[in-house]
Amino acid sequence: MKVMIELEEAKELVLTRIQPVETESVSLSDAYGRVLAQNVTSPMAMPPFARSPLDGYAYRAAAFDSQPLLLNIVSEIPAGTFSEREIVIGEAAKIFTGAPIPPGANCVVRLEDTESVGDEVTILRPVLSGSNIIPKGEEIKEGDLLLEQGFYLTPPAIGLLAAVGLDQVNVYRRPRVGLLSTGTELMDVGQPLHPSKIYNSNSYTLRGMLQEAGCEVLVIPIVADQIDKTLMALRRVADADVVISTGGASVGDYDVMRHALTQFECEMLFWKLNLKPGTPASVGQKGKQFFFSLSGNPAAAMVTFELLVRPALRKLAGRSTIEDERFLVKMAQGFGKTGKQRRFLRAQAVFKDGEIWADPALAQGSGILRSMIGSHLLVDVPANHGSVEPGELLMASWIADWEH
Ligand SMILES: Nc1nc2c(c(=O)[nH]1)N[C@H]1C(S)=C(S)[C@@H](COP(=O)(O)OP(=O)(O)OC[C@H]3O[C@@H](n4cnc5c(N)ncnc54)[C@H](O)[C@@H]3O)O[C@H]1N2
Ligand code: MOO
Repeated sequence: MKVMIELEEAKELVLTRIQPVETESVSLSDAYGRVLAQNVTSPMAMPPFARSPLDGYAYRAAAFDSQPLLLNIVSEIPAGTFSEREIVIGEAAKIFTGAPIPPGANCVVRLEDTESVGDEVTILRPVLSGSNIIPKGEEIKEGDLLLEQGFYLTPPAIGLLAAVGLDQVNVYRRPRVGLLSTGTELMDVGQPLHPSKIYNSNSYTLRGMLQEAGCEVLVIPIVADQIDKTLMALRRVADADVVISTGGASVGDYDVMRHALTQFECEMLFWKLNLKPGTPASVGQKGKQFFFSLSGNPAAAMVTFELLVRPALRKLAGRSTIEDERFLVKMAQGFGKTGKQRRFLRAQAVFKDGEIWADPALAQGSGILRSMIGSHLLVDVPANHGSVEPGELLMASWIADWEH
């Protein structure tokens, strides 16, 4: 087993092995937040007919139309209806936004540029042939590739599928993730705290992150720091695609996770990442199942989830975008406590003069969950970097939406 490897190597090890889950067909109303398992080509043109973008009059413009132009109103076409009555020179159809252009008409003039009395309309500002007509298929041609396999179905993507009449769509099933919080010191919320114990927060933090990532989550109640108890817990999540545990990851006598995974016949891909926070993470594989053992420290667990587990879950979920692009940020404050190890600083994103600046949280300790609140960025400080200076440019990635 490799020990103390770089994040990039760890991701490579996991991402080359983990494969997308199976697919299923869901109705469009259940498809939001799912991942497309097929390329979608359009079965129809959109709009399916040439239509009017305005309320006004459709008529047949000719090269030498008089100004103003007097026309006979021969039909009326509200949206949702059509008229087969051909419009010839000298005639007009009263037409409404979204209605099909009648045969013979080659333009639409807006209502405000007309005056009508009885069956006649005066076009005060005649328009040229072709004006104000939305052609059939302006947005989508029949057979157009609309969305590709691996696309995460956002609201406009779902809307687009509806616009071309699709009611079922093939998606990847939701990844199933088992969550284990290990630690003899842990108690669940809802009961008075015993001496030397703390409440289990990781199960709640990670459950939320997994739900946001579109996973089905099975949370196993607190597991004591004992190999036999850990093995029992691992057996309970046998049908999970991925198992994430927190705690018991380091070198202490009661840090049993790695040993339990080995006894569980996992192939251990590595132990320890050359970064902070979250150094003692390890990953194991047993058949198709992947096991991520993360630090029990609440902030460290979140950070390694972002850096290592999230890309793996995206690959598992069938997504084509495994990792988001990183970008440069300017540091709003310095940070002195860097060391030999690469460090990921959690930071608030602040806008200054149209640029994104990163304001690092004051408390960067691995156990300090509170500093994740209001932190939107992970700033990558290379190994042996020395102090981070205010105004310095460093690479960063998003961890949370603005509102959080
Ligand atoms: N001698 C050494 N000791 C430690 C090393 C080392 O290299 N040599 N590494 C340190 C680092 S770095 C980290 S990170 C931690 C990781 O330890 P574990 O992953 O084994 O985690 P635990 O010891 O089980 O827990 C750490 C900390 O977090 C609390 N915790 C655990 N689970 C939860 C939970 N579900 N909810 C809330 N809080 C939790 C736990 O009580 C501990 O305080 O090891 C260092 N030690
Ligand atoms: O790597 Mo540990 O997460 O610093 O505390």
